[in-house]
Amino acid sequence: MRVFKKLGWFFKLEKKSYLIGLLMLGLVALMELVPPQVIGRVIDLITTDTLTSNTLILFGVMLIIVAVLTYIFRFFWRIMIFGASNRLGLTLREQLFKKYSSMSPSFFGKRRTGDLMAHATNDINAVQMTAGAGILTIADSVITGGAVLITMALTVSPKLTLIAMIPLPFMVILTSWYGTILSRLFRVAQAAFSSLNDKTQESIAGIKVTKTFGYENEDLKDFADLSDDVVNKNLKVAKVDALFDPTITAIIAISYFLSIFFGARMVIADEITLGQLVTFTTYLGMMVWPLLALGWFFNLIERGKASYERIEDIMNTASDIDDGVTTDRLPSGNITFDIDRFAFPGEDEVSLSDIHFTLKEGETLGIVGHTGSGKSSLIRLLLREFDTADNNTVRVNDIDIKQYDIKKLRHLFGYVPQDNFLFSTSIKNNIAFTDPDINIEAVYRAADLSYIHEDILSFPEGYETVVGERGVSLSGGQKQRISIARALIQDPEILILDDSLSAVDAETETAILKNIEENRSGKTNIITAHRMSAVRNADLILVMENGRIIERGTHESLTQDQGWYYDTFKAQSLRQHLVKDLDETLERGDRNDS
Ligand SMILES: Nc1ncnc2c1ncn2[C@@H]1O[C@H](COP(=O)(O)OP(=O)(O)OP(=O)(O)O)[C@@H](O)[C@H]1O
Repeated sequence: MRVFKKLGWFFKLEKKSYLIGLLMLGLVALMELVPPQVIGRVIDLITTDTLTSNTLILFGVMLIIVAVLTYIFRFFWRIMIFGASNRLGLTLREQLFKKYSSMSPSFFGKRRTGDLMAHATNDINAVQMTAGAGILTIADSVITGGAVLITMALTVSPKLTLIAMIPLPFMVILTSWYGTILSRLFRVAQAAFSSLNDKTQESIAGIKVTKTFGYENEDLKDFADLSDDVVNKNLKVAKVDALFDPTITAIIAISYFLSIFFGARMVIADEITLGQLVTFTTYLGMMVWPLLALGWFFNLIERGKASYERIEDIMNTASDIDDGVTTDRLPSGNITFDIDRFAFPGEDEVSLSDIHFTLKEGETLGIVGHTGSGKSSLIRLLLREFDTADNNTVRVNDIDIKQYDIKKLRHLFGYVPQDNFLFSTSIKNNIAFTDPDINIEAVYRAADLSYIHEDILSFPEGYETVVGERGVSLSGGQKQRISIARALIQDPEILILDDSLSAVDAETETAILKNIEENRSGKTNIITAHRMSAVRNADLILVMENGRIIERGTHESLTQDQGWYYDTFKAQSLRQHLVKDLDETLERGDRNDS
């Protein structure tokens, strides 16, 4: 019953629908009381030889009216109660999706995608069933069951009613016991389903890698194992589930036996008529559904409780990012980092230390360094994917970024992440993601600036070409450049390219960077890269190692310092020249041959 208390907010919201639905259910229960009375009366009239055709027609008309009214009332309770439970499903889905959208990336790092999907499907369905079929079953047990019992007692015999009801308490005890076991088993089964969901999602997303390594059979086996696990756990649920019906049927059979045994004796003793005994046993037959419904009710609320608790667990998870707005000022492109130390949540190891620098609006920052040196971590702090602890601040426009409205802050950035992601829609929609109504010329321009316009025009459907999930039909460099176009189209105050030019050749990189330089005057840019050429023109270059800044300056000053930056730049330039020379030599050779 606790799940009903938890869903109290929804029942209040849908009070009218539930009240009308319950009223209709009550009327159906009343209508159903009429036929057994008619049957009993007809039998008594036959046994006393007093049945006339007029009375028979009257009873017939009465039964037809009852049938029509039952039809109407049934239709309306379904609309009211199941309609409301569907709205609960809708509301919960919306709340859950809103919650997912508000969570920080670290939440999605910790939770499995399949699990999150299972909450939005299976768990919500189970809760929806509780608010629909759950209400129906308890109302039917109480209203129909109660009405039948009272009628049996009032119109036939209170004594016989009591005798027939002797086995009922056993049924209640047994079904609620099954319900408790079921709740535990159902929770385990739902968790297994989440794992299977997760595996399916991961296997489909990683199918290319699996195939490349020839690991299909192993993947299939993993899947089959998880699938077996889900089946086994659901079988355990089904076994307990299967106990409900036989228990209830056995209890009803005992009730029938008691009623006929004692009822027949009462007919012989002239305490009740034969017609009344038939009415009584017909009513007893009508008790089967309310009792089954009671068993089903325990089953449903246990499932609903398990699922609602899983949903609540998500809803009660606080975001790592506290959106406590304390300033009305709009952020701009001035950035200051003052970080003594930063460790990722739950990690002991410090990932960034002594990061202190200022970048003025309109300047370009270049960040270079070995893989794992902390370049992306620094950017993730600026984007507020993670927050710094006290005394460590990232400031924009001289105000701690924690004080800005997080949406306004994030609108400041045009961010191209390292693992760029394209939606399964047209290239045009991918580029115009932040403003779907933007005119097509702006889309062309952004594509032109990121050197992808010509490539797009060469596709059969041009800008309307639909890219598959994660842009499977495009090359890595094409995906990167579409992602850059998506960031550039916003003309953001701060453009962030996190290793976003790694898949394009050196000449295209130079061309894109030149376009950015020429078209973004007065705006801030942050570029992280492994190729020093990508940051060569930056106003400030930071060289990182093990989460620290080990060198800083401009290309000229760092070249003079002759440290890591200088050595790497020299080595990369030399390699580039050698490759170019080799290409030219091969080309000349080809020409001479022909
Ligand atoms: N969410 C996280 N939780 C814990 N540690 C993390 C997390 N994200 C990154 N790290 C760690 O922080 C360190 C710096 O990683 P980061 O991604 O910033 O490096 P990077 O310089 O951008 O590397 P690359 O050039 O390969 O992209 C790494 O040791 C990484 O394992």
